[in-house]
Amino acid sequence: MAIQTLAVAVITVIYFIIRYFNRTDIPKIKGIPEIPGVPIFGNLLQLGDQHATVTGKWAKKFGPVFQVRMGNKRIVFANSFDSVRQLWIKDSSALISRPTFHTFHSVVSSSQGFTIGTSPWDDSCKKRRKAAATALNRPAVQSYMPIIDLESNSSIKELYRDSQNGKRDVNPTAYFQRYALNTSLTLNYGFRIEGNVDDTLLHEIVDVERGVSNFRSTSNNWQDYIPLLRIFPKMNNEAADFRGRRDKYLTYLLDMLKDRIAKGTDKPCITGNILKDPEAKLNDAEVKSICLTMVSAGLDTVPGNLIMGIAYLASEDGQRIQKKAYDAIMEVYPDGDAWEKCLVEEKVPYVTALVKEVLRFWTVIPICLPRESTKDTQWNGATIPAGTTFFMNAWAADYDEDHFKDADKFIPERYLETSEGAGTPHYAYGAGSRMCAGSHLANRELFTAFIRLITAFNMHTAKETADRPILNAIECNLIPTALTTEPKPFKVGFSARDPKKLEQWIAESDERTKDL
Ligand code: HEM
Repeated sequence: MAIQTLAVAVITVIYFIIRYFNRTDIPKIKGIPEIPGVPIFGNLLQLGDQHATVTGKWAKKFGPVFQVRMGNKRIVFANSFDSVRQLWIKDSSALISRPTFHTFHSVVSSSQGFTIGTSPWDDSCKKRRKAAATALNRPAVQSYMPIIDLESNSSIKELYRDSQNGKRDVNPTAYFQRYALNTSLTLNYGFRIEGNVDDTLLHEIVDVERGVSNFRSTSNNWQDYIPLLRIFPKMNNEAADFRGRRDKYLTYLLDMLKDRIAKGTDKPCITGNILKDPEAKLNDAEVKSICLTMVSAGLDTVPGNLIMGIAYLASEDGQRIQKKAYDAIMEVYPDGDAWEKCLVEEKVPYVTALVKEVLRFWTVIPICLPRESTKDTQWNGATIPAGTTFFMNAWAADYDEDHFKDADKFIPERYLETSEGAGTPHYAYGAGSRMCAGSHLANRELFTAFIRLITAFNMHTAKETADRPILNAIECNLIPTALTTEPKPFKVGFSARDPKKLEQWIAESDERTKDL
């Protein structure tokens, strides 16, 4: 009897423990399909390290919108082009906030605060987003084109030198990391890394921002969903280590700007403008948040798109696209002034379409930055309560066959036709109220770089088979659980189309940008 009583007591305690740890922040939502899972973990084990492809498959069985449980968090996943349009764009005021997560918000961000893209919606976030959006709007971006002239020229000049005119295959990654980072650093601090692609500060910022971004990933940090796991200190220690390294260069950059302002030697820049504006309504923490956003936002995304675009152009099928793009550029600029004109206008529709297709095909944030609803919202007659977390499977939506014909093929021409090109072209920049605030800048960086690369080089596959890239958007990723795709290393051949002309364009850019 005593044993029986003890057994019943133990079972009862286990039952209540499981029930306790099995609770979710939001109760099951009626009317939205729920993916069957297991106690405590919910669907984490099934999702594994392949969230985009696994949820993409579930969508075929359960419909485009369903709920999953990741530990104690209930999440509504949208996986098709139309469902994202309905929830993120038509109902954009409801999905205006961002959820907070233990690792990123409590550990990594305790010193410099949150970026704009990780901030819940409140007055401070509204002010910071407005300041960033103003500094990154179309006319503002046009005034930054001299910086893009300088940085694209520097990277292509070094690629030309290092590739020994096609004799040596080169990994293009660091050249375009410096392109994106220097553009953001100059805009934000009036400072650029002068060193070459092996520069120590460049590598430190790239490594740390990459590490920090993985703590933001929705698939990398189980302790965000299962509080019990937080008792293991390993993840917290790693996160704190990255925080310390990041504090060092952020403090160095901001102090250098303050020092230059004090001496009157600063160059015009976003943070300088805020610091010098007596009317600016941003406090120190908010200035730091803007700096953090500017340093990190374009650093993985712009290079990821550029180098995978280069990888495709250099492939067998890419030769056809390179030729088409080159002919289209020559038709508009027969006198060879595309190199300069791409700074002031965007008049080669085929290259604009190429940029959009690169953004769609590689959707480098496959599971878009998460959202939290601030009001009840509707899907198919069901009410999803305020406070629910939403994940957009941007990769699945951008590969939705109901919206994109031959979605798994790389076809820039799709954006020359109005049916697929009309409205939102893709969800690489997210959508709705918290869509990417840097998309004009990113588009100009991508367009300029592609015009210059295509006029400068014939890009071809690497001589060694082992150096050739994987082109599939999911399989090319070195770390499947990363927030932003980190392409596996590869090399490409760069042969100058006309070395004399290229050297002339480089010299002209050098001259135009010598005082920057
Ligand atoms: C190809 C390059 C880029 C891609 C693919 C990209 C993608 C994204 C995505 C997917 C989001 C989340 C949007 C959403 O929740 O709907 C985002 C947010 C954001 N991006 Fe970008 N981004 C890029 C470049 C940049 C650059 C260069 C900047 C600025 C220097 C920037 C600034 C921001 C900011 C401030 C946010 C946060 C918006 C908010 O939460 O209100 N991005 N980006």
